[in-house]
Amino acid sequence: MKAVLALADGRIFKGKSFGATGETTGEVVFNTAMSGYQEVLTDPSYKGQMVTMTYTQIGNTGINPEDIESNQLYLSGFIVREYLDCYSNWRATMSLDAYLKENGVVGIQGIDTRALTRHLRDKGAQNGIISTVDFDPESLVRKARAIPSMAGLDLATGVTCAQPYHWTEGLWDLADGYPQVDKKDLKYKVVAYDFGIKLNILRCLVSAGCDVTVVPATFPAESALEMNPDGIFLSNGPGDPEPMTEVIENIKKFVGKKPIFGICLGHQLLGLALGGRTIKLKFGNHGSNLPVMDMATRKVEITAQNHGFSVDILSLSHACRLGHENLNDQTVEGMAHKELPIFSVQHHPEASPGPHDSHYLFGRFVELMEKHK
Ligand SMILES: NC(=O)CC[C@H](N)C(=O)O
Repeated sequence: MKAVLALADGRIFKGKSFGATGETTGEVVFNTAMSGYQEVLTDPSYKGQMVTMTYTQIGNTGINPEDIESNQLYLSGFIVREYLDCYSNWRATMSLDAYLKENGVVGIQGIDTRALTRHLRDKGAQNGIISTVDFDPESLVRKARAIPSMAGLDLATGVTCAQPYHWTEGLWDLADGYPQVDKKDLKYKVVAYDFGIKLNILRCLVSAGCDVTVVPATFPAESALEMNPDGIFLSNGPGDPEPMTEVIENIKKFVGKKPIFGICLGHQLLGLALGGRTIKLKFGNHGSNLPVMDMATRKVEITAQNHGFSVDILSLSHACRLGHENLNDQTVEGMAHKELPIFSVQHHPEASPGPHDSHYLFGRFVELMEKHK
């Protein structure tokens, strides 16, 4: 079946439908990961976005019940060069096409993703529409222009958990799959704020020895402090951090009281809570092959990333130093407080998908909590 992708600036791409049919809108971004499309599909940070995979063949490892980063697909559309229905993987239980259909996600294949990516890189990420029902370019572009810009959208408070819960599952291994970690091995009590948290972050925290209680985005700081945690964790999540004023006020109450570690949206919210500012990048960074330098050790790590916003480190010079730097575009990849046990990173040390170079950051959080116990 025919499908069309139209961008708000008028550029049209014709392709073929896969996954669910119908019409869908969102901000079109590109992801440069060569594998791990299932983790991309289930990453809550993609809410409101349509993801273009730059890797050319997608679908060949199918879908398995284990490589999920949340229980839902949050992205609003999936754009690929060549979809492969014939999958092969020892864990796979269904095809990508069936998975997208089951979850109501509209996909489009046969797109010149190189041309699309170059266009987004030159003109910037922008809103778009995929349709299998309307093929009139003018009407499609009009609809793409009518949807709100990602800047200014608080999407995280819409994807957070409803109630606090406890998490005890550790990192996957070939022999045992996902282990349940014994309570006696979990020495550090962590309250993890869920702004759309990826499950592998929780698994990394548990495997690093953390006893994790996940709480909703607006869970009062006072109640979290009553739990007497050793540290506070701030998660990734979708949308713009700036409109999340209630959450930012809440985070301020932990500063100077507890060690804090933030990832991605959590890093941006922390920057705002410390008095800094965030900006929207032209097209952001989405992929699992992005080089970053840890400014403390000057070691380079290859990282997983998924963000469209960034912290302006100059706005934070009163409190923080640059912790990590993106070596491709020199954007702020992390910050460390000059006096307090607080640090955060823009990239994803939990990978999923991606290399494990940055796993050491969970150990760094544990060391901070040990020092300030
Ligand atoms: N992965 C994330 O946490 C993304 C953070 C934020 N939504 C951004 O796009 O920059």
